[in-house]
Amino acid sequence: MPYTDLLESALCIATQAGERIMAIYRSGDFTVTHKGDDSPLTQADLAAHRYIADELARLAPEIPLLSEEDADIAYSTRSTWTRYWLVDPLDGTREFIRRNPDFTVNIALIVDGYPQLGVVHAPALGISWIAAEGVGCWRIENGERRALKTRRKPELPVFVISQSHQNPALAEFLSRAPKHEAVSRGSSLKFCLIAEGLADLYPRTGPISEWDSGAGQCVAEQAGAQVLRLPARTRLGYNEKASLINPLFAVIGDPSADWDAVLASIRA
Ligand SMILES: Nc1ncnc2c1ncn2[C@@H]1O[C@H](COP(=O)(O)O)[C@@H](OP(=O)(O)O)[C@H]1O
Ligand SMILES: [Mg+2]
Repeated sequence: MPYTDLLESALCIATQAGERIMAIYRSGDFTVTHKGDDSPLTQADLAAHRYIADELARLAPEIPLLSEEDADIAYSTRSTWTRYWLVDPLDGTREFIRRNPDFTVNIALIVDGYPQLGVVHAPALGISWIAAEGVGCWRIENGERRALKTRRKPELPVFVISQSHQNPALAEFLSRAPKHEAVSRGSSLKFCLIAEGLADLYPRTGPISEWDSGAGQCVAEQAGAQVLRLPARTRLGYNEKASLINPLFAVIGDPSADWDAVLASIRA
């Protein structure tokens, strides 16, 4: 199936998963438990996971799935995958619980270790960002599609940072960084802000998992950004090791600009 059709199907699945999340969000009828890594879990995460897993299996039964809520798959098994769905059914669970709208549904297709298709859907904002290699990238709101393009680095760049996970390394980086404006957003929306040309750098100093970045990386890259692991400055890749935690990385909207000093000063 060409990515054009697969992308529309993935968008439809993410949107429908978002409806299920919003029904629980509006009702306020959910309980919060904590997983082994102490991250919160609600009925909304699980309802979205079950819906997405069923629908992706119907859409493309030959493509395996790695979801945050079904991630216990041995590396010896997944290292044989040449392509797979990488899903975070509800990214920004902390925001969801606090009734902050910065949470997203994330569906990525990883091929040979890199994202080739990505859908980020923010159900409480009513906005989706979609991208696929060879197809294009768009922001969708109220049925209106706008092509995404990162911007040239401005005089006063905007740095977009985490809302719920700010660590001393980030504070240290920001205090030493050249003049900038800092904006904080939850979940994978940080990648989308860069893709829209509303922000210029996303420094990720705290750990996040591969499902937190796959779809957002595709959206940002297709819009012209680079997602670079640090300090190596090579493209962030997937399914390369037993751990599913990403290395330190940064997203830059304008790769033609000089980011040398800034990237060198981002530490874990
Ligand atoms: N120490 C850690 N290890 C792995 N993932 C972490 C983490 N700290 C935060 N995250 C994940 O990062 C995501 C939030 O990112 P941000 O801080 O940019 O909003 C959350 O995803 P979920 O909400 O899907 O659990 C959270 O679980
Ligand atoms: Mg997540």
